[in-house]
Amino acid sequence: MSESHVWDEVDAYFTAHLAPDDEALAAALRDSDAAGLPHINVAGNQGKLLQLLAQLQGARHILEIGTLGGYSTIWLGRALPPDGRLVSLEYDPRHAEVAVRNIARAGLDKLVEVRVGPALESLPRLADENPPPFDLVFIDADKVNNPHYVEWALKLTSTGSLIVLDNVVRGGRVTDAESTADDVVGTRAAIELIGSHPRLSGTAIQTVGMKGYDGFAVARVLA
Ligand SMILES: C[S@@+](CC[C@H](N)C(=O)[O-])C[C@H]1O[C@@H](n2cnc3c(N)ncnc32)[C@H](O)[C@@H]1O
Repeated sequence: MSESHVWDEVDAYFTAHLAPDDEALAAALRDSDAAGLPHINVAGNQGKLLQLLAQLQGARHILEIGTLGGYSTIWLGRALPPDGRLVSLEYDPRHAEVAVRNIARAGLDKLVEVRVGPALESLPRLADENPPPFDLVFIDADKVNNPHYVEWALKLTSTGSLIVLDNVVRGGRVTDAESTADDVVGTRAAIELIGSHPRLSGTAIQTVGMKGYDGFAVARVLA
């Protein structure tokens, strides 16, 4: 049995008052669990933060890399105006199938499109379609490709767009410059790219909560 921490209770309190799951969000988690998907979705209060960020952006176009069962997709999709669009990229067809059902139940199927395949193949195809710039990009997939996802996000956004990169702490291993672990190497490369890129201004924040010790980075596209 996993140990219970005071921050689990604090997160439960915050989530109950500020970001409770409604029927569609609860059902999305229930069906994801029933289908055997891993429990690696954002927490409810993190989903709400994504939604608020999208609303602050006045986002009409959102790109998500890493759909899983569509839990974060629903939070983000709900920030969109009726003519908005969210494209979510997912490698695993089983995950995408569950997500598509969850998104439809949430009434977002007209706004949200889930594209199946490795994101590094889906992204050039998406770029070929010349979509309007995405106002927010949420990166939450295979960590090894984080720097490539940031580069793609830069190609698919414009001045003022926001890039959010999840899970940047890697249990504290992100500080290990000698690490050869894919997730650490990918995350360090992305953080250092954000820090050194002339078109990006970003920061990263450590978090603790029901998902344990973690963190996220945000970056604004400058020009
Ligand atoms: C952390 S989960 C996403 C969680 C989701 N954003 C949420 O909070 O509800 C990561 C997802 O990325 C997907 N993924 C892994 N590698 C990928 C790749 N190369 N391209 C696209 N998706 C990938 C996984 O199959 C998994 O569903």
